Amino acid sequence: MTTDSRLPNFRALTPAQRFAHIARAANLTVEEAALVTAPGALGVDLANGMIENVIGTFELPFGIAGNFQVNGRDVLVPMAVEEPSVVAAASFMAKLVRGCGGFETSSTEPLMRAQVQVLGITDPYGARQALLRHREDILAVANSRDKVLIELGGGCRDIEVHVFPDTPRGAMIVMHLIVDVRDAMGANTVNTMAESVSPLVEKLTGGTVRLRILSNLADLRLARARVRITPEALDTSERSGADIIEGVLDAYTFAAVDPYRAATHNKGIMNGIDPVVVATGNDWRAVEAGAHAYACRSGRYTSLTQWEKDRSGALVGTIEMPMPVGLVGGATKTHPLARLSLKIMDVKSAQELGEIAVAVGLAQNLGALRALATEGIQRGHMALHARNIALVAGATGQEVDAVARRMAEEHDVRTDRALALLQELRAAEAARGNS
Ligand SMILES: CC(C)(COP(=O)([O-])OP(=O)([O-])OC[C@H]1O[C@@H](n2cnc3c(N)ncnc32)[C@H](O)[C@@H]1OP(=O)([O-])[O-])[C@@H](O)C(=O)NCCC(=O)NCCSC(=O)C[C@@](C)(O)CC(=O)[O-]
Ligand SMILES: NC(=O)C1=CN([C@@H]2O[C@H](COP(=O)(O)OP(=O)(O)OC[C@H]3O[C@@H](n4cnc5c(N)ncnc54)[C@H](OP(=O)(O)O)[C@@H]3O)[C@@H](O)[C@H]2O)C=CC1
Repeated sequence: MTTDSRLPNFRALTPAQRFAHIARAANLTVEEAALVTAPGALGVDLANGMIENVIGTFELPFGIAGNFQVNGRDVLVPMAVEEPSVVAAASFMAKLVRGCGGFETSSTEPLMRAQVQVLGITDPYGARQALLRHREDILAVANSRDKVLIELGGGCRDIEVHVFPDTPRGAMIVMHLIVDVRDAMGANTVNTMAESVSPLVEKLTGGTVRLRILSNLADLRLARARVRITPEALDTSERSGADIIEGVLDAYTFAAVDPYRAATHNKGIMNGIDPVVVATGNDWRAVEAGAHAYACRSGRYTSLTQWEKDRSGALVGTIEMPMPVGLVGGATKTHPLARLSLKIMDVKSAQELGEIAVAVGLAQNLGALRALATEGIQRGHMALHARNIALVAGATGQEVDAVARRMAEEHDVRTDRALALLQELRAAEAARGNS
């Protein structure tokens, strides 16, 4: 059968009609079809209002990381993620950090940048000054649209004008609107403002405005977290905490100097941050884009965290990165589980949410570095991944843990081994049933 990927008038169908079409085209069985139509918390009607061409909803595991104490407050951290050992590692490190005073966090005001690109000018520096001279007029136009945001204390605060005198398309200037978006992620808000000021920008510069869109390098909207962990808190029966600290420092230095390692190191940080961003209905592509662009701001891609040793020999970890997350806007209010996540966390502002997210990123980074610098990642990670492999092999119920435990003990986590163990287990079960 050849698939026809043209879907004429697909948008006008109901999700059920669309799915019936796809089920026929992809030759889905009744059991497979039931997977897409199974009821979930989001529900197909809500989903249909969120994106286009909806046929159903897609689920992820939804877990809670424990032990987090942020600025003296206990926080339950919801995480939506498919990768094993992420929630366990975050909870483990939060447990160690908790014993040493918890996470200290802070953040800047929720300032986002929107960019307005101007071309067709011969005097870019003159055009820049014309814009700066009319700063108040530009702010007034930008702030004339979103009454709700202004009433909440937000709005366009300032402008910057960046000059690119010599590009392949001639001289270019880019005006930034600096907007306080309060508790929104703010993309739609700042995009509306950027579009509304464009006619004035063209009039003031004599140029032609092209792009009007936010920048995901949200370098004015930073969240920070800090931890201090004593060697004693890190002691294990095999290694001293002081030795583990040296290992963490070596691991961090690797990421600080080598971009190949920094990419993986930062992926480990995002292992903690993305699940919180997803669980709260926020735009994880925006957070990812901002994180990696910020990691490259010196011109060389490097670690988003820093690990040091203080005078007393304690390990000090810090993180600072863009955190464009909201409590309103986007899917945050639409998705019932996003609302539930915010209730579980009991956060009162987007800034607080961002601070918790980076605290989880810092914990996750420590979890990975601690494992990598000592026993390696596979023991802890694969022991938990083994449950996934057992599921792939067809294990159900109590079989999952039984098969996973055996594979972890044997340090042999593979699907063919899981299949063999499952057969063994079922044969033993059958023999017991017969006797
Ligand atoms: C996996 C652990 C935590 C095991 O570590 P362990 O020493 O076997 O843990 P434990 O059984 O002694 O338990 C200690 C605590 O960990 C938590 N914990 C422990 N197990 C569970 C569980 N099943 N479910 C829930 N929580 C769990 C829990 O808080 C527990 O305290 P308790 O509740 O018992 O008082 C450890 O080996 C670890 O932290 N490993 C690192 C795992 C990791 O980083 N995973 C991310 C995926 S790998 C990756 O993608 C990123 C990477 C590594 O490439 C990044 C990089 O390179 O930098
Ligand atoms: N490059 C990118 O990252 C892009 C991302 N996006 C998407 O944009 C969406 C986020 O945009 P965003 O502007 O946050 O969403 P919304 O426009 O949905 O929500 C923001 C609006 O909510 C209202 N509001 C109500 N209460 C508050 C409050 N306490 N604080 C702030 N605003 C409040 C404001 O005014 P009012 O009531 O008048 O609306 C505000 O303008 C995401 O879905 C993202 O995926 C879109 C384009 C590009």
